[in-house]
Amino acid sequence: MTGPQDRSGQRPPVAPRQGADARRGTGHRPDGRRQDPAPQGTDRTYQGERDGRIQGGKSRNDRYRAQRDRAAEGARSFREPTPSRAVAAELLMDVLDDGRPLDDAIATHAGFHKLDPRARGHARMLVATVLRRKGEFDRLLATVMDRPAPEKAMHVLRLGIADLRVLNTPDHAAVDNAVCLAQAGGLGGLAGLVNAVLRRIAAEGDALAERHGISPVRDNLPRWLRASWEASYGVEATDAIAEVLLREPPIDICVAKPRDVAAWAERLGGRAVGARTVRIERAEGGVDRLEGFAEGAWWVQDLAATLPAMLLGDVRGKVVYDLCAAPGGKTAQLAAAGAVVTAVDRNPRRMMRLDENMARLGLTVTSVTADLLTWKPETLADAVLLDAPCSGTGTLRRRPDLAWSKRPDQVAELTALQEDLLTAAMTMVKPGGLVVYATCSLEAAEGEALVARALQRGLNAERVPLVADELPARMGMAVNALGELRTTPAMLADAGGMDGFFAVRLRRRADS
Ligand SMILES: C[S@@+](CC[C@H](N)C(=O)[O-])C[C@H]1O[C@@H](n2cnc3c(N)ncnc32)[C@H](O)[C@@H]1O
Repeated sequence: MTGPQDRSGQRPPVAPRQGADARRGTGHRPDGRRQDPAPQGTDRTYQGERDGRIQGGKSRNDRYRAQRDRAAEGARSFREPTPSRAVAAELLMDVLDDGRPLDDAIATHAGFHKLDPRARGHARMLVATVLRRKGEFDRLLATVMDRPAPEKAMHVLRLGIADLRVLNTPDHAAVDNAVCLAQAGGLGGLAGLVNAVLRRIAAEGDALAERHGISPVRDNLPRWLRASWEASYGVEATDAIAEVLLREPPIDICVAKPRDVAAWAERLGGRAVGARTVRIERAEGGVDRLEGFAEGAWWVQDLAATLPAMLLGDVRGKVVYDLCAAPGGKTAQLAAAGAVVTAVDRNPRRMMRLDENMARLGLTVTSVTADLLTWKPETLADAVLLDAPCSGTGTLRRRPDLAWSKRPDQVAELTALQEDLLTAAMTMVKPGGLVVYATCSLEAAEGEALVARALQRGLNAERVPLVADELPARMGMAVNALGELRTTPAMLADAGGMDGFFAVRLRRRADS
């Protein structure tokens, strides 16, 4: 696994800056209380309120205010924002402005890794909350601002709303932290605006949301994603999925020996779900500190992600090619079940992680770093699992950044690759052998529709329908009319939900 690296060469961070520059600003005092009765400050764009909205534009009193605040500046000292909030603001810029995946942004953010474990958890929670509720927060902001602030200031405001409305931070602390964050990030000129907007939302947020029909379930999905899900699952089911996506998901631990699942549930303070999963609410300080991690007794894998490999049935002693294998969740499952596994993936960095994971788990597999569009195995496998690259929209509750980074045209691009990979996979299994095709996507285009089209176009295979009995208890509803597996985050919602997955079992025609 790659370690944290410095991000030199990137744009200046919002991180706490030392000195007067960082302390310039508004009427906030070190104790967090305002000195001025009304929101004011050095802000050159903040102009007070009109028609109930907080105005931008130049104030007639601008010069006076600037002089007054400059004079007062030297006498004031301001608190730095909490380190977790400073890091959270930078991560939001990485994800929303630079389009970086959240996990990558976190992995390479030196400041994040310098935080103590609790602060790391807090920073991640703040960012995830904003990403989960950005649509709703932005609508709320639009009710009190006459126009959006620069994006960096919008991130500060979104973090403030996350504090106020989701994370139960006391109002004064939430507003004060946001103001400090604005000042430390070189947005001192907008600190008054931040203060005014958040104070208004603290006081009237519920009423504003009600008056403007702002709904967490309806407002937090990009339009194209909602349209796609409504077409596949209907409005009601889409709402149920959207509801689950608002919550922090549990952590699912897949135990190496299914017979030990109850014992591990007790040791880890979780509960057993599915066939071999222990579900825990959180892992303070990271999963690698939990009992059993170092000795390789389990790995982290969402409940739904354990299902596709089950479609291959008993794999003991069988030669199985795990295609698109890294970082190895399904490889581990197959190897632990006694298969002779060759794991193939084109990404060397992810393959390093696969090798590390197998070493930790004490599992032996052959790992091959290669592009599956050109790789030719020397012998044909008894069975193949293809966990194709996809939009990942089924994993939004764990990766809320995907909602804002994926576009519908990317899904279309991926389906061409997925079909090519499926065609290639079918040539790697013996005639009569099984191929399971899976994606962690909720898009029918990457699942049901893709398989239907591939079969129609003459893919050398037929479906082998799955029956409910093959799945763990309470999962029968995940089998569709064609005997394919379709899970959504709303399934088992009362027990914490699961990722959205599609999987189909195909048999290569025996006469081919
Ligand atoms: C959904 S992830 C796999 C997750 C993995 N099966 C697991 O359970 O941990 C998809 C993988 O496909 C790999 N991939 C994408 N295109 C590929 C190609 N043409 N050849 C080989 N691997 C590819 C990516 O590197 C990525 O690791």
